[in-house]
Amino acid sequence: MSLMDKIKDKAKSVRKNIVLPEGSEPRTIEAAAKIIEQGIANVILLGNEEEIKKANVKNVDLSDAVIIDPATSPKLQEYADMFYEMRKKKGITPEQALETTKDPLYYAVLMIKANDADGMVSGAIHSTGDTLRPALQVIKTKPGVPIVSSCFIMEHPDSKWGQDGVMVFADCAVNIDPNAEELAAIAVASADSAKDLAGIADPKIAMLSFSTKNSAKHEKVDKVIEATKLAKEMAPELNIDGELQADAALIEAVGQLKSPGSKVAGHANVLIFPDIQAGNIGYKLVQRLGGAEAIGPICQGLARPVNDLSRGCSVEDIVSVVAITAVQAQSF
Ligand SMILES: CC(C)(COP(=O)(O)OP(=O)(O)OC[C@H]1O[C@@H](n2cnc3c(N)ncnc32)[C@H](O)[C@@H]1OP(=O)(O)O)[C@@H](O)C(=O)NCCC(=O)NCCS
Ligand SMILES: CC(=O)OP(=O)(O)O
Repeated sequence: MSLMDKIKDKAKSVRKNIVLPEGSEPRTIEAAAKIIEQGIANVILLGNEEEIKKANVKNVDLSDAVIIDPATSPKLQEYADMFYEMRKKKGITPEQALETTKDPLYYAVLMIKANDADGMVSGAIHSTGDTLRPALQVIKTKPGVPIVSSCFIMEHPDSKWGQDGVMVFADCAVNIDPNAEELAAIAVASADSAKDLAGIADPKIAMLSFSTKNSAKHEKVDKVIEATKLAKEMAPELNIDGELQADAALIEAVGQLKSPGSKVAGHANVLIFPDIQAGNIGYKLVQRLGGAEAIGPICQGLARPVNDLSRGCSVEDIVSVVAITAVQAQSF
């Protein structure tokens, strides 16, 4: 059974309410119908019913989806009041709060905040920034977690990589240029995602760089060295090594040559990229040239589950991310 099939089975057993704010987007409509048909989650589609019909997706049965138009919803004022209370210190007026709440992305996170939904998935037509900003403002970070970050579960057809082809890559989508403390927090959060979502029992975390163990000297290398030290202090029980080049992280012979005795080098199953440029380019190359399935970006550290999609996502990608969101919702 593939990892995604296991995650879908878990989602079916908890049957959470997942809100999809891009309700009139054709791939989202098709995914909603599949999610309902397969019993992966209950679906709330946001949008105007006429626009959803106009999207003209043939042969989909949305009779069991809840469809809500934020602009005319009886809950609009209640959510707007909640948003105003949360954001008035930032200078917004009640009128601005009402207008913002009509935006489906804000309405969706306010539904979660009000316990009217368990999680949200968006990003098929919105950028990551537009998808995550409402969640960062309304849902916020879990207590004790310094930052929200993201990871991808990468499922490669060749089982020699990671654990039976499964690896975790981070942060490829949220934090643009994390400092050493933030990079350490991303590594620790990614180890949790590896265990809880990707089924990687023994995460081996490589802190990636263009240098292995001081082979190059640069402030960008120093950041990764410092992040490795901090991550080890934050989670001494984890197997973390750095700084490592990608070949040292993945290939046993190179790893043992460049970082002799390391338990991670040559066996890494969690790759922590030094910044979003490396991470976003890296995951897309492994996906498109390497033929891996890229599931995510999955948010780590939010107080309730909200997940993004790549705008290049397929219907099946949306189904997968909804299943992951439902499984994450189980632990809140
Ligand atoms: C995620 C992102 C949009 C947040 O930045 P932003 O929109 O400029 O948001 P701001 O800095 O104005 O912050 C908005 C709120 O989110 C909080 N926030 C921002 N980043 C955060 C993080 N990583 N963790 C926790 N909170 C965060 C801020 O503290 C702020 O809270 P407040 O308004 O209650 O004070 C930004 O980091 C970003 O654009 N990342 C790259 C996304 C991207 O293009 N990815 C590539 C494709 S996947
Ligand atoms: C994760 C990501 O890169 O998203 P997009 O392709 O939508 O920019």
